[in-house]
Amino acid sequence: LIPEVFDYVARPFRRLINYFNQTMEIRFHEYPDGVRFRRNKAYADIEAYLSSKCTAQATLLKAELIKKSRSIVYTVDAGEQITDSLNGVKVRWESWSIAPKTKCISKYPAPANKYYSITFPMKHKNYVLDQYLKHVVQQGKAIRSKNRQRRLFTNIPSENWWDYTSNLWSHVVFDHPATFETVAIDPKTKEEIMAELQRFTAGKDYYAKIGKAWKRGYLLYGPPGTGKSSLIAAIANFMGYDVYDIELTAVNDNTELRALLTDISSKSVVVIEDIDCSLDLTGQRSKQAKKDEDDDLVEEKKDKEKDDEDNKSKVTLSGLLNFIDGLWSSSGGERIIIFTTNHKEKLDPALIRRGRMDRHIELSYCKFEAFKILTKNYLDIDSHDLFDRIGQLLDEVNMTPADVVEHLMPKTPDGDAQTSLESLIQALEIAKEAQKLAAVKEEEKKQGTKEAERKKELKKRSPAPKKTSIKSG
Ligand SMILES: Nc1ncnc2c1ncn2[C@@H]1O[C@H](COP(=O)(O)OP(=O)(O)OP(=O)(O)O)[C@@H](O)[C@H]1O
Ligand SMILES: [Mg+2]
Repeated sequence: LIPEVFDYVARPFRRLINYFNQTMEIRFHEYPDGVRFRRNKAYADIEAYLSSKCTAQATLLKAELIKKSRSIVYTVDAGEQITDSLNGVKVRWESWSIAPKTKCISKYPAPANKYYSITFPMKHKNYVLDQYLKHVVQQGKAIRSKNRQRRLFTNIPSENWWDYTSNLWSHVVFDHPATFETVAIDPKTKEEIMAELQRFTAGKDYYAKIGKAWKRGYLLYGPPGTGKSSLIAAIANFMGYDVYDIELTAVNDNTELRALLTDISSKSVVVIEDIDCSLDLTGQRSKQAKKDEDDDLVEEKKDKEKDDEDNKSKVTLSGLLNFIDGLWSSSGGERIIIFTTNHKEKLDPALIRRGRMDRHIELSYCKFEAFKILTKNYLDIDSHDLFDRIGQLLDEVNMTPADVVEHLMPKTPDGDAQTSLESLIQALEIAKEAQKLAAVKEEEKKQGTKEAERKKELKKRSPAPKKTSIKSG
């Protein structure tokens, strides 16, 4: 009770002090109406903002381990003060906590009355209200979204009967360790992507200013094992977004697709992997559906086929494109959509035309630059005597980063960089031989077909023997 009395008694004094100092005070209560379930969002943002400032200033901090985000978060404990300034305007924040008023014992005791108060010179009232607080809330939001536990959603229904939260998407914790530091791609491309994404976070206002919809679309293409999925994870981690992985083959029709896409929250990366395999680009049914059909009993199918004709799996390219465009314009939320494919040339130009996908990123075989990033990550070395040889070999041989890292990982607990690199060289040399052999075979095959063609040509030219027919009469 004492803090409450103190607050009550102190109130007129504070008013007096504010009056004489020409200062103004604003309070942000955690539960503005004293109702447990209605938490003030601004309070949470301010808390996050102050926690980023507090470690340097406050003498009493509250530490908390945020679930699974693997980081300890410090907040200002009650009674502590923090000064902050923006563009020369100084403000003072204070954290307060007052015990709840209720005396009866309840199953749901009323929450402690906690609030942050900000005090600032009266003459800066407009600046603080219009700009400073906006800045605080924005920064706080960004910090909160970074700290929150992120999720990976898929549209394969959950098998857990207790997971009734959403019957469209099921989710697991998104905990992929890939970052822009760990993915080995062309450094220039990487920098460009990061700069773009940073601009993207700058937000709606910026995009409105330059007259563009607030969106980003990427097409990642390249052979298997070149880091497409890793790059997606890195982007999601960089942005602090959730990931929605759409398995198109599991979507029955455009209606279902629309339901799925409209159920995606803001701040998310929407991923459609292997777009060439999951969407039949003639605009009709998915290949998976066709394959399933072949596998099933043909007879049983036949009579059903007629009735099913109209409601068969019909995710069409145009449907997908419409929804994607709609997704951008309707919701206004921050979303990044990423398609991946192993065969860019197979894709319909409509899907990948510039403007729809902002950038096409090729992920390719491991070259020396990428290799250096991998050795830095896996072996923690920047240079080695064997690097020159490996650089040469990588120029001549196509090896995916996935295969390279296979060799970089130590095979035994006491394996060192030397052994790893030697093993890689060996593999590269074997691959080089194989590549040569394949080239020779290819050449032979070409010669063979040429020979066959020549023979065919000759055959055509020489007159065919006349057929004689005997008419019976
Ligand atoms: N560019 C890269 N940088 C770092 N690691 C990579 C890279 N490419 C591949 N790897 C490694 O290889 C593994 C497989 O890569 P990833 O799943 O990202 O390939 P992908 O391009 O998505 O392949 P797919 O087309 O088969 O889906 C990753 O777990 C990672 O360890
Ligand atoms: Mg992949």
